[in-house]
Formats: sequence, structure tokens, C-alpha cells
Amino acid sequence: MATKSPFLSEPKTVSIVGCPFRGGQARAGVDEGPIYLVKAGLVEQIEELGWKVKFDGHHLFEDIEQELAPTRNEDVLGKVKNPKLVSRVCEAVAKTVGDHARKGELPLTLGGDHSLAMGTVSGVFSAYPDACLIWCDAHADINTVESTGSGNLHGMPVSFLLGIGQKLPMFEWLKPVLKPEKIVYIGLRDVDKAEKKILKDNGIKAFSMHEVDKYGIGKVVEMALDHVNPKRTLPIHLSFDVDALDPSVAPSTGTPVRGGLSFREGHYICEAICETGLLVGLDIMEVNPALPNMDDKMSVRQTVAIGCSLTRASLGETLL
Ligand SMILES: NC(=[NH2+])NCCC[C@H](N)C(=O)O
Ligand SMILES: [Mn+2]
Ligand SMILES: [Mn+2]
Repeated sequence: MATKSPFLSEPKTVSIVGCPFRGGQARAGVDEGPIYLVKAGLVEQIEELGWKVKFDGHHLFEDIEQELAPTRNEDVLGKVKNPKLVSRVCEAVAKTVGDHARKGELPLTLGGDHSLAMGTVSGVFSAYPDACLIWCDAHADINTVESTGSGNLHGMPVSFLLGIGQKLPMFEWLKPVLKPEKIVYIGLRDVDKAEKKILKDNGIKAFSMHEVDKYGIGKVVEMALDHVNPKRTLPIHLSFDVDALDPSVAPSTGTPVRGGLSFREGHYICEAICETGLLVGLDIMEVNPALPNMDDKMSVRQTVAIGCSLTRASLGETLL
């Protein structure tokens, strides 16, 4: 493996946090994402790159699900769906991810839906308070309790991490670890009207597909890093929603949007971030093997393979 990291301990270790969780959105199947990724050989592939890999089974949230089961149908607050469940699961994820990060391991969280990022980012930023966040997604996931149309928490993790919008009592544990200048988006193309205003009001930097078309992905990643990490010294967390990629490339996901990143553009982002040597946390989110439909095995295989190859590109795989 190439470089030594200023942040990670030797031997360089990836700790896989498999999160079969779907409570942040409505579509079944995204909870199977991590299981498919591991079954496709992800652990061995990362080892092949020279990392030590820790993985002792997926994070089962059975205890939480069971405890909340009796009141499961009442878990709604205003428009927001499953707030108690999502909060408890993300709190557990934050602890696990934070523990790995504090030990100098690189937590790799496999979703599951993107609400889990409330946990992963909280965990990584608890270990590295000066970290920055690169969010690759078709969506901004920055709706607030007030602005959400869907009520799905996978559309809100960023606002919760920033501490903007109404605070929900069950999310008391979640501290606003993120500052608006510490996040940058790449790949946006389906941003709700209210989200556009939130991005503008908070001066949050975003490179939509328009900028990818205009400047090319190389320049976009450079500008994104210049914004959150001008001296290339700060730890980086990469949260990658596979719907950032075009649906022709990654079809098996819950909220596909046309006009997305090409196969190479997606991988380039991961390679370029890896080259900084500053990556300390990685999320691969929203792989849903039940979509686009049960019979479309080709799409599933393709999307799962891309989840694996994006991970490898982030962890040092190069073309030459
Ligand atoms: N992580 C995702 N795929 N998020 C999609 C969010 C879609 C929409 N903006 C919403 O708030 O529901
Ligand atoms: Mn998305
Ligand atoms: Mn997302």
C-alpha cells in the first residue's frame, strides 16, 4: 500500500461497520446493501490492497428494534418518520465509528440508508474535531424538520449535523459537530427548493453536475478540496451515496436521478481523495439490492460491484 497516513495507526486497518438499516426511508431492501457488499468479497478485496481488515459481522440493531417494537407505529413526530428508531441506531453507529476512529482505524460504514451518516459523521468528528466532510450525492440531504416534504430522515442528516432547524428531543445526543464551511458537495442534481435556500443562507459550497460538466471532474475535486482543506492537512471523511452515480451505472438505489456521475467520474473522486493520504472515514450508502426489481439481477450485481470498486478506489486501488 502506498503512503503512510498522518492520522491512522500502523498496520493500517479498516474497520467495517455493516449497517443493515432502512429506517430513514420507505423502500425495502436497502438494509440488504451491506450484506451484498460483503458477500461480493469486499473484505478480501480490501485486504488485497494491503490493509488489515476488521469485520466481525454486521451491526444488528435487533435490541433497539425490539425495544421500540411496541410503539413502532407511533414513531412519528410531525412529518418526520421513525425519529426514535433512526436516532437510537445512529447513536449506536456514532459510538462504534468513533471508537474505531479513536483507535487510529479507518471506519468503513456500509449502508443502509443515508440517515446513518448522522452516526458516522458524529463518530468521525468526535475523534477528529477539525475534520472536513465530502458528500457525494445526487441529493443535498439537508432538509430540516420544517422543510422536509417526504419526512424521510435520509433526506435530513446534514441539517442535523449542522444543528439547523428544529431540534427533536430524541436527537439530544447529536451534537452540531459540522460547520457549514467544513462540508462540500459533489454530484448534486435533485435539490429541493427549501434545500437550495438552506445551502445559500449557510454559504455551503456545492459542485452540482452543472459544475462537473463545466470544469470536468479533476478541477471540481481540486476546487472542493481547496474549499474544505486548502493546505491539504486536515482529516477527510467521505460520505458516498451511490445515487451520485448515474442510474445507468448504479441502478439499484432508492432515489435514482438521471444525469449523474459517470463510472470514471465517481471513481476519480475516490482516487483523488485517497491520493491526499488524509482519508479517515468512509461511507458507502444507499445500495438497494431489491431495486429496480427482484428479477433484475444484472443491475444488482453491477451496483454492488460499484460499491466495492468505489471502496477500493478510496483505499488505494489505482489503474496502473
Ligand atoms: N439519501 C437520499 N437518497 N436522500 C434522498 C432525499 C430526497 C428528498 N430531498 C427528501 O428529502 O426526501
Ligand atoms: Mn442521494
Ligand atoms: Mn444521500
